[in-house]
Amino acid sequence: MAANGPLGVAVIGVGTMGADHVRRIDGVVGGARVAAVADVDGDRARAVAETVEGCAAYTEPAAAIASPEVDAVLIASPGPAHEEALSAAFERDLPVLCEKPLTPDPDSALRVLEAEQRLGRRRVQVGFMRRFDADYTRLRRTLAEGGLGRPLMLHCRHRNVSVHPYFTREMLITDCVAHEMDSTRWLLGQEITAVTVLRPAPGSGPSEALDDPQLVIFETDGGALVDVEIFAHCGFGYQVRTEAVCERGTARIGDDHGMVTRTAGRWGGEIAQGYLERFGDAYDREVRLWVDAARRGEVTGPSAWDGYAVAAVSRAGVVAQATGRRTPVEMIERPAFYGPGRR
Ligand SMILES: NC(=O)C1=CN([C@@H]2O[C@H](COP(=O)(O)OP(=O)(O)OC[C@H]3O[C@@H](n4cnc5c(N)ncnc54)[C@H](O)[C@@H]3O)[C@@H](O)[C@H]2O)C=CC1
Ligand SMILES: O=C1[C@@H](O)[C@H](O)[C@@H](O)[C@H](O)[C@H]1O
Repeated sequence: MAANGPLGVAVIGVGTMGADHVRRIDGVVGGARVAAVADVDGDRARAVAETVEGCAAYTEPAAAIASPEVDAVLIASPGPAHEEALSAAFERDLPVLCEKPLTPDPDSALRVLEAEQRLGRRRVQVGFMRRFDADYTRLRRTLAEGGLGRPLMLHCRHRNVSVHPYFTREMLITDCVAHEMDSTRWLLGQEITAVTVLRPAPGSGPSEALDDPQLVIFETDGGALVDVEIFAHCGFGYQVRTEAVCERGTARIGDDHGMVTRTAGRWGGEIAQGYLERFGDAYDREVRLWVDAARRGEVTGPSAWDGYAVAAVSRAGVVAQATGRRTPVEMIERPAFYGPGRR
């Protein structure tokens, strides 16, 4: 990066999230420019690159990351491709914003942790954007202030209009419920110790192949219980809601917003149709803070350790989903490299 010049970012994977991050870096977040994009779909890479002045298109992530124009890497390819892109970024010691999941399983996540530690400083922020959302931040502050007493339970609802056709049943856990795993750890400051998955008879249509919806239950080391309804093809709207039940009261975020109309004996509001709409401000804040930190030579926000912890809980979740049994979470001790604390 030239002194005081913009941070040159390579965006790897320019589908739904990657293309939205390209737009964000190009037009919303100051201090950075999209220097390169890479996508295995060359037409898609070229089409997105053409929207940005001076942006090169690649089909090989490693080639984009090797470009001398690139100072930082934003990974938005599917989860199984993250480890390879992270390795290429580590070879050049570049700061990375890696979309969740860090990797879909704890073995590969552990390899990433070890590689980052060999570099001697944090290089990875994981895209758990709810930590940058105004409602989630307020809920966390409310719980921490203690006026409601100790949190006993979280009731979470996570509904998508639909998900990509390539989604598998496991991805309901590793790609969707991954967010509740992170927000549980972050809101409560507790680790998840066991996962149980219950399933009603599935809905029809695309829900049938996914065994959708599902009810995922976490137990934590602080004695809390968390239930998550994941409904990937609910069809009517994008709803992400969390209610904390505490000793002396409750706090709930994620009720539908928007204008409420009353007419002809009925009233009605609006339901967001997707995460780009519901979490747009959170993504903006997440990417802006990542760029600001990278320009200072730092990486902050959710760490590779948080990504590893979620991958470990995801493995228990996938086993619980397949067996119908309560499954304990197995994870390593938090390395001193990732600092004190548990979230
Ligand atoms: N933080 C959030 O709220 C969200 C995060 N995500 C995460 O973002 C990532 C991407 O998800 P979507 O954009 O929904 O997927 P998508 O399927 O819309 O886009 C993925 C893109 O990556 C490309 N690709 C596939 N393999 C690749 C490889 N090895 N190298 C480079 N490009 C490759 C595909 O051709 C496609 O263009 C995933 O990790 C997903 O979990 C997705 C949606 C929301
Ligand atoms: O990360 C995301 C998607 O990959 C996932 O499919 C959705 O369920 C989540 O709400 C969204 O935030």
